[in-house]
Amino acid sequence: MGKLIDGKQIAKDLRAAVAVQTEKLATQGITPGLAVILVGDDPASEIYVRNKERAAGKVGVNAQTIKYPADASEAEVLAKIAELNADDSVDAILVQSPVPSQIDEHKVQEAIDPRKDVDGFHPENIGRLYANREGYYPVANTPRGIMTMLHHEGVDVAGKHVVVIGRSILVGRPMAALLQGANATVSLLHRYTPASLTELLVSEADVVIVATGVAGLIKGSELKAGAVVIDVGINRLEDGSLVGDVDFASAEPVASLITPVPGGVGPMTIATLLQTTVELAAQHHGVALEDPWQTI
Ligand SMILES: Nc1nc(=O)c2c([nH]1)NC[C@@H]1CN(c3ccc(C(=O)N[C@@H](CCC(=O)O)C(=O)O)cc3)C=[N+]21
Ligand SMILES: [Mg+2]
Repeated sequence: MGKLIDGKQIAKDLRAAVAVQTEKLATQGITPGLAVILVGDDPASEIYVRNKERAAGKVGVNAQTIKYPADASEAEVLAKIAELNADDSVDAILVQSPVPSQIDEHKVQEAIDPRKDVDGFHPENIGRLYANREGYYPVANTPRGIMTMLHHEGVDVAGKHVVVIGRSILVGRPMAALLQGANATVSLLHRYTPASLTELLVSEADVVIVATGVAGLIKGSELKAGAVVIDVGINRLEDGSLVGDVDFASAEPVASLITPVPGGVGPMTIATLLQTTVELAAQHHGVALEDPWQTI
């Protein structure tokens, strides 16, 4: 029987650890500042933004959300980023993805000062991650949160075969890089991977991380007995309920550890975003924090 990985609880512990750090920074007159840019009125994005704002306030992070209508121009958004780059009270900048089609997302990502790049999407930070550089730099928060979860559950990926399904810049690619840095053997699969190869690799996986946006893509019968299953999917069904990319009912009895949706990866993403914000603030002010990679 699979044991649930309680992402909600781990995220709560991580936020408590982040709050201890912000208290220390506060004694030096530093309040970490996070600016979130949201373009358009996608209801799901608004929920994430609201969750972030609520969580930020509770751990002593000063979060502001800058909202633009769906028809905002690229120039407007780039001008705001330039202003935030120059604003000393802002330590971390996040542009909610996706942006409307008239805005070049790559241009936006490259406009953010790499030292304020809380998503780790700037090519400079992606390059550091791929080169497995030492030292502190921001890394995408969903994969980083998953590494924290695995660590928390005592799962050491060194020497393990980890299958990552989905190759997005938000999750799959940085996930693979982090796992490789932790000495895992990584298979990075995607929509063009032949089904027979997917079947073979998934059946040989010690850890399976699914981030495709396809509800119920992976079923229990495809997994190796005792596999660790991490579900990054957030799919809203017609009845309004949320499900992941893993068919939980069939996977849970086969897995040794499995994340639920909701209450798994999602809350970890938000807690890790706050962790990264506080680290960027400390770096910005030249203050050393204890062990920025393993807060818990
Ligand atoms: N630049 C950028 N960075 C991101 O990290 C980013 C983004 N854009 N765009 C959208 C995706 C999605 N994402 C989520 C974060 C938290 C939950 C979350 O809190 N989920 C909860 C509750 C979900 C609910 O009930 O609506 C859960 O899974 O338990 C979900 C999704 C961050 N993303
Ligand atoms: Mg500050």
